[in-house]
Amino acid sequence: MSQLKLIGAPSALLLLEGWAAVEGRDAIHKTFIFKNFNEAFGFMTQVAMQAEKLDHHPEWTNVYKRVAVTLTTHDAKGVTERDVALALFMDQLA
Ligand SMILES: C[C@H](O)[C@H](O)[C@H]1CNC2=NC(N)=NC(=O)C2=N1
Repeated sequence: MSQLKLIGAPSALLLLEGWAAVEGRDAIHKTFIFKNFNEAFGFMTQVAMQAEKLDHHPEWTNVYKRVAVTLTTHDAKGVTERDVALALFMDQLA
């Protein structure tokens, strides 16, 4: 897949709302809070299917209605347009 050019968290954040840089590594982070576990898990299920399609996967944790997401591109050792694409997909869905 293309989009492997390293753009870095600061540039990515200019294109996104509600995301923040992760300290100590080139990655971006956002916590999504839903109405309940069912909505949180539904979100994760749809993102998981898109992640497979894009072959680009989030680092995330879920506790009840909260989904904490970190995005970075392991193959590029930092934030690329793939992370922006997945972040925008998540924002559109949430
Ligand atoms: C072999 C496979 O295409 C790679 O390991 C993909 C899978 N998913 C991935 N996800 C993320 N976040 N970064 C990657 O570099 C990555 N690489």
